Amino acid sequence: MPADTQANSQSDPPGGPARPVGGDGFPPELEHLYQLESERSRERRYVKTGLVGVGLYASFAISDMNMVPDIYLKAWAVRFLLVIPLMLACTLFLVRLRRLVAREVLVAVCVILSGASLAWIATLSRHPNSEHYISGVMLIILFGNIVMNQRFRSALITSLILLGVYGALIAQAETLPLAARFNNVLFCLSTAVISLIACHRMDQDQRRAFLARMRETERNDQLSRANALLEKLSSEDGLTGLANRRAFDQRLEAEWARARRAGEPLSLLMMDIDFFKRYNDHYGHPAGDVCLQRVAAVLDAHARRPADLVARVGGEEFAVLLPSAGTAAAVQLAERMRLAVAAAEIPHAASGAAGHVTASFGVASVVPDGSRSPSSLVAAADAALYRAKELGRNQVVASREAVVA
Ligand SMILES: Nc1nc2c(ncn2[C@@H]2O[C@H](COP(=O)(O)OP(=O)(O)OP(=O)(O)O)[C@@H](O)[C@H]2O)c(=O)[nH]1
Repeated sequence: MPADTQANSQSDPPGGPARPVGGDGFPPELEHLYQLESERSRERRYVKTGLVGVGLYASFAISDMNMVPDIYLKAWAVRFLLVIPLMLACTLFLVRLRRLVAREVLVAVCVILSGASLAWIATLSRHPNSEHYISGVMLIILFGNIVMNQRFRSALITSLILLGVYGALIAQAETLPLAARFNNVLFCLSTAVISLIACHRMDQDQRRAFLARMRETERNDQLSRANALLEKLSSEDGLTGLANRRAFDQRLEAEWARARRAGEPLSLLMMDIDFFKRYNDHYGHPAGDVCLQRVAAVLDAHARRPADLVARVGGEEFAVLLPSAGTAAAVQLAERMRLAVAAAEIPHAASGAAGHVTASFGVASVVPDGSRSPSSLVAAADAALYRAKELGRNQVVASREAVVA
């Protein structure tokens, strides 16, 4: 596949590769999206320009007195009692129609009706001016194709019908020389061709703009997904799925500030697997990884409050941050976690503490104030953990510096 084709296909919107130029439209799925998206603006345009069209159509009543003076009252009746009420009713009905095709048909009917009404008025009159009267059909073709900007297919059909009406009438305009009639037909044909080209171009431009919006949305979605993934990767420990050191430090800062504002306690458990070096040496590093994952899952299962945070902050060292928890509650939770790690009965033949994996916990609690920093809480919990190791491991030690009961 050539490089540029490859690049395009990567950014193709749903529904497959799009063809903004040429052809009738996009592949079905994309075409459906396009129609849905453009439906609202199309509906507004039809209503607004429809009303403008009614206004213009009505204004030509002034000219009826000069162009068809013999039947101008009949002409007014056609305009004001038949065509305009019908066009207004269609415009009002248009917004109620949910089916796109039905709307297109209704708009096309209005355009054809207004053109045919001019032809009708012209045939009622015997006045020589009436042969020029039907030039209004050209204006109606222009209006339908460019101002109302019907869908290309509808524009093509309405133009062909109005061209037929114009051609039939001009053929009967016997007082006009043949050359003039031919010239008029050519005028009308050119009006249709030029306005159809414009209509097609507008359609292509709208489709291109739609594609650009789709690609932009797709790119933004990809970017948001990539950012979310990056955020997750940068705050998550790859082995255990717990928060990593970076996320822990950030949360500690935030919880410290929050607890300080609220005058609430903040507790921290530091936990370290006992004789883990020996575990690795005995069972191998991969088994050590599995052991870390199992211990992490045990800790995670016990920190149940939404604000609690379990993080892996070192190789086999974990931290559990407990907002709004005092020493007693923190020690209790640490004890439950210690028992749960032991109860998991992960074999550890080389342990000096038991036949299975055990862990030591250091607990520190504080009501933060201006005289301390978050790192002092970590240091206190670390010191307590160190004492737990010194005292024989597989136990919980609360910091001597604990200030909250
Ligand atoms: N499998 C595995 N081992 C790790 C990982 N990170 C650190 N370790 C190992 O964890 C061990 C930590 O050993 P030490 O700090 O000596 O502590 P210990 O053997 O647990 O002894 P105590 O903590 O005093 O009970 C080292 O052997 C590290 O290689 C890891 O991601 N996977």
